[in-house]
Amino acid sequence: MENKKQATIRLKNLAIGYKAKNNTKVVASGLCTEINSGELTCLLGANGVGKSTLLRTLSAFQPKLEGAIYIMDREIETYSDKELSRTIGVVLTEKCDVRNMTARELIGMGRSPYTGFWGTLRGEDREIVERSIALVKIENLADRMVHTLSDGERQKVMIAKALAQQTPVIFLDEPTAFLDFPSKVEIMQLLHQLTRETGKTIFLSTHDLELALQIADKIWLMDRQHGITIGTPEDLALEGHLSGFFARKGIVFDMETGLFRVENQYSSQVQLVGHGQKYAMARKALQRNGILANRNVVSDICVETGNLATPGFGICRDGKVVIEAKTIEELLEQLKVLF
Ligand SMILES: Nc1ncnc2c1ncn2[C@@H]1O[C@H](COP(=O)(O)OP(=O)(O)OP(=O)(O)O)[C@@H](O)[C@H]1O
Repeated sequence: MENKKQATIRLKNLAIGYKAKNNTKVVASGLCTEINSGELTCLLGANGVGKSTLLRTLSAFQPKLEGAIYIMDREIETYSDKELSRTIGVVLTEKCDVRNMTARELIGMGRSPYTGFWGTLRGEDREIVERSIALVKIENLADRMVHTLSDGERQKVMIAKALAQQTPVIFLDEPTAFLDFPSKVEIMQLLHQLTRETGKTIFLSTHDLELALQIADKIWLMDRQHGITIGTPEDLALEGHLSGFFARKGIVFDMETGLFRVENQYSSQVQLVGHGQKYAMARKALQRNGILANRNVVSDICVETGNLATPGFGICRDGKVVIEAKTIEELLEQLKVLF
């Protein structure tokens, strides 16, 4: 397993944006940082902050405004198109309008930087295509026509195509957009695992904050005020960058879990007694309904959750169960009457 960490991409005082005839729109400037191999790096930021612009600039799809981008210690401008296509694989989210082509054929197009004008695949190319299919575990999709695939399935095919391109660097623009939650998790875990198994540098933009915080090795937080802040999810949490970055009314950063949660407004409170999952779920339901509930609350009545081995929930007064509820739904109904 290859997993040596190296700075594959270095940015030196990079400015990105758009040059028009009379005015230049600077999207971000003064970017000085690195992206490592063997790591999954996720770029997070609000709509319009410049994630796609950054990815397009790093992919050499659009010119930088200022500064320098070094890919494997060489300035990006010194690469020929062919060299670039052997160095950077780019996966975009736009649905490709590919018809009459199987997934395997599309993945085979990832070999185009290595094949001749006609794109004829040699034995070795075919082997690489099969290996890429195996890495992404889509053997069952390989013979399907691309236009019949679901969004998640097509996303995996596009990742396999980028793998077949055999580039040390892969950029993905919002690879988890339009996917259902399990597919988002699957794609992120797949990319994370690929960084470990192949030592590639994988850099992606996403709006899936929670997932990125749980799976990414490095997070880039991009905002207009502070530019780009970089670190492991945990360092960013400890340094207060995450809570500051996503601070909105109604959202709080929970330091214990390192994740965000919806802030509840409480109108009443009740002491909660019990253990494990039943305690946790009862607390969640009560707090969602505006009732602050935990062991330390002092209240006339208390809710006894027991544990998974005990049936139902009890509402107690003076240490005696006065009302029983079979489910959390029933418990909420009963408490509504009491409060
Ligand atoms: N061709 C263009 N010419 C001028 N400005 C542009 C151009 N393309 C994008 N912009 C602007 O650059 C800024 C950054 O856009 P970009 O698409 O990079 O944001 P983003 O972070 O990827 O947003 P989203 O999360 O919505 O995809 C925005 O203000 C956008 O309007």
